[in-house]
Amino acid sequence: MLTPLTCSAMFSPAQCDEIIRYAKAGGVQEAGLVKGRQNDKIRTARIAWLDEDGDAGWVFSQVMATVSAANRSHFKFALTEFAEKVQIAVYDAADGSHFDWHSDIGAGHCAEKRKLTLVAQLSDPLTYEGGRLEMNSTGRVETAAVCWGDATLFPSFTPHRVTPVASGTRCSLTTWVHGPAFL
Ligand SMILES: O=C(O)CCC(=O)C(=O)O
Ligand SMILES: [Fe+2]
Repeated sequence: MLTPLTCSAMFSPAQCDEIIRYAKAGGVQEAGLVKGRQNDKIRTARIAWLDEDGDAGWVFSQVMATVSAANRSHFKFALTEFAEKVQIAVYDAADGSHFDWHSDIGAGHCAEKRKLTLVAQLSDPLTYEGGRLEMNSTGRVETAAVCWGDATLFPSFTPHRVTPVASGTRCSLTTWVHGPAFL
């Protein structure tokens, strides 16, 4: 199916906090767009990439388990690899952080092979306002689950955005699964 799928409680609140700690310890940088272009009108957030070979290995195992179950039951895509690291994004109200409408498939070496996007909500929804992940897969805008630790998966071509964070800080985990291009 091509519609988004919610996976409730992919991570526990304690696991979410641990993932944010890894990202902060590894350092966060200004986020670029597909192919490293930067445009503040489209995206303002800071990002870090998790190193799966270190302490964060368990995050990757959990991502793989969630993706394989979701793909078996719902998407049924031909998927062959995780060609990119797991991304942690930090959206701060202080910088008006947001990410405007976009698709995750682009011209880059990895971006052109993206098929499935997974976004997990790493922040307690009581600690920030705004920062909603919205998707438009059917001509109608749908808001992704905001519960702490919930994940939303969708085909990477689906237009989506993150609305501006109005107060507080929202952290998310995003990863992509790759395979032969959609025909
Ligand atoms: O942070 C999010 O909710 C989505 C991030 C996103 O769309 C991306 O990195 O391509
Ligand atoms: Fe995206």
